[in-house]
This record gives sequence, structure tokens and C-alpha cells, in this order.
Amino acid sequence: MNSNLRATNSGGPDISKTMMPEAREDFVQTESVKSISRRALAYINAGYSVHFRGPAGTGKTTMAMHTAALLGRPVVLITGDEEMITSNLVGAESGYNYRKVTDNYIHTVSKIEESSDRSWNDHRLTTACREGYTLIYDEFTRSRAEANNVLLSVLEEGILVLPAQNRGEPFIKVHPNFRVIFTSNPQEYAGVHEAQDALSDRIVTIDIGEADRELEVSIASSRSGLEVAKTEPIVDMVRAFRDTGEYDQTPTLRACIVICRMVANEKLNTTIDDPFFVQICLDVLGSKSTFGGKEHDKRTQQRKLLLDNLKHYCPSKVSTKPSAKDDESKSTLIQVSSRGSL
Ligand SMILES: Nc1ncnc2c1ncn2[C@@H]1O[C@H](COP(=O)(O)OP(=O)(O)OP(=O)(O)O)[C@@H](O)[C@H]1O
Repeated sequence: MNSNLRATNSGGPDISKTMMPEAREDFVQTESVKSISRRALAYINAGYSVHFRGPAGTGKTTMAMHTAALLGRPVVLITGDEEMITSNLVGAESGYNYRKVTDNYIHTVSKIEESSDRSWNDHRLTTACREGYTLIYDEFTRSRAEANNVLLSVLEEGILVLPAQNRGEPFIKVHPNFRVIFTSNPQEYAGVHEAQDALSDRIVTIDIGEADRELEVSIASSRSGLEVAKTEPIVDMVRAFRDTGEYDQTPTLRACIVICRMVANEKLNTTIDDPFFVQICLDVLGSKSTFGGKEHDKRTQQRKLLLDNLKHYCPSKVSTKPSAKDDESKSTLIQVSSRGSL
């Protein structure tokens, strides 16, 4: 997911962890998007963290980045992962601080003191809590629930408890500007864990459903550079295929963007007359099914379905009925004949 992010040069903590999001020029804002964005900002300004939840490809991460850009504070990005543990979020000891003092005050006596201790390294959650950054925790339910327990006291009591290794600080007070923007796919997705109730109870969840036609056409056109008039039949064709359920993975917004971008780049005609255009639609939409070789009939059925949709939404421009020119030549023919014989 590309977004306008650049490393901050705050000069403070490890700048490789933080980014300053900029509002994207190609971010599409229909009334439905503006409503989500306004509610999210209102919750955040009231002190809550928000959670965008919805199927794949519905714009959750993009909305999270856009909301963070509106907040205008540096962003720390974390992606949920099965292997995530608390220390990945909070920090851990890394390396040694080594100290050696040689004392030759009395020139005949040389006193050497050596000490070393482990140094502590803040990880992204701790950096964001200390500095009041916006933490975007993408696909947070792909982390196991126990890895996210550390967030409970952060969101409720405003305290980040640090592990014992950090002998210097048992905990830190969370900066008042710190907020988390979570995103997640619904539970039925593979590799997604159920968020613990205690965490869900501390955040406000906004469900983001499939984009409506207006939004899907606007996004596909904006992200591909294809004019709306050529984008619409492609989006209609994808939406009709989506409604059939003849696939294993739902063709999302991204499928529309890919087909539209290929049409724009290759200057294709959005008609079933263009075999290259037809093949791109079959590549992008046909790949949403994992019919094995032995399911030849299912694959044939799906291909027929796709071609029917293409015929309907991206019809042939080669007219089969006589064109006006044909009629004119025929009427000329008839005129001649009325004067002469057929
Ligand atoms: N409002 C918008 N304006 C412009 N592009 C958008 C908008 N919303 C979504 N997109 C585009 O649609 C595609 C999918 O969006 P995004 O990656 O945010 O979805 P998602 O719900 O986070 O998907 P996943 O769950 O698979 O991570 C991306 O290419 C993104 O750039």
C-alpha cells in the first residue's frame, strides 16, 4: 500500500521508526468517505483510538493513513503478525554500554574501573507513547491477542508498562497526543485472531464495507489515470462478477484498479473486440479462483460467466445490425431501383 510518507527528521528518537504522512492528492472523498473520516477524527479528538474493520481491499489502511495525515503528527507503522510478541512492540535490551575508567592521579598507581550493562532499545510502541505519535497498527488481529495485552493499560490508564530488563524505567506515562489507529479484516479471514474483548472495549470500531459504485469508479479512475467514461464499464463488469460468487477470493477494488491501469497504460479499448483487454480481465478475475486442473468444468463455467459479463458491460463495437451507411446505400439502391429495375 503506497502512501505519501517520508521519514521525519525530528532529531529525537530513531527516525527510521517514524514517518510524517501527507494527505494524498489522489485520495478520493465521496460523502461516505467524508463521513467515516469525520467520525474517526471526532473520536480521536475526544481521546479514543479507532479501529477500521472490513473485508480485504475496502480501503481501511488508506483511510488510516489519511486520518493520520489529518492529525498532522508523525506516524509509527506496525503490521500485525502471528510471530509478534510484546517485546517487538515495546522494546528489548540490545548491545552493551561498556565503561572503562583509568585513574593515574598518582602516577605510580594506575587504577582501572570497568563496567558494562545491557542497553535498552525502545521499539515502535514505546517511541510513539513517549513522543505522542500516531501509531497505525495495520491488521492488528494477525498478532495473537496476548501480544497486544500491553495496549490495555496504554489505552485505559495511559501507562506503558516496560519489562524488568529496562531497569531504568518500570513504566512510562503515555504522551497525551498518542493515539492508535487499528485496522483489521473480519475474523473469518485466514490467520486472523479474535481481538480480546478488553481491547475492543477500549477502542471505537468503524466498519468499512464494500465501496459503493460511485466510490469504486472514482477510486479506480483516480488510481489508474483512466477517464471515468472508460472506468465505469470495467467497474460494472467487476461488480457484476463479484455478485455471482463464482470465485474463492473476492475481486476487490484492487482488481478494478489493475484492469483500469492496464487499459490506460496499453491504451486499450474497453470492448470484447479487443482480445488483449479480454485476456487481462480473464487474468485478473480468473485468478480469483483456485479451481484445480480436475475442476475443468468449473473453470469453463467461470470463463463463460466472465465472457458473458464482458459482452454485456464492454460490448462489441462491431455493430451486427446494418449501419446508417448501409441503410443509406440501401435506400440509394431502392431510389435507383424505383427509377430503374432491382
Ligand atoms: N479513498 C481512497 N482514495 C484513493 N484510493 C483508495 C481509497 N481507498 C482505497 N484506495 C485504494 O484501494 C486499494 C485498497 O485499499 P487499502 O489497501 O487501503 O485496502 P485495505 O482494506 O487496507 O486492504 P487489505 O485489508 O487487503 O489490507 C489501494 O490501492 C488503495 O490505494
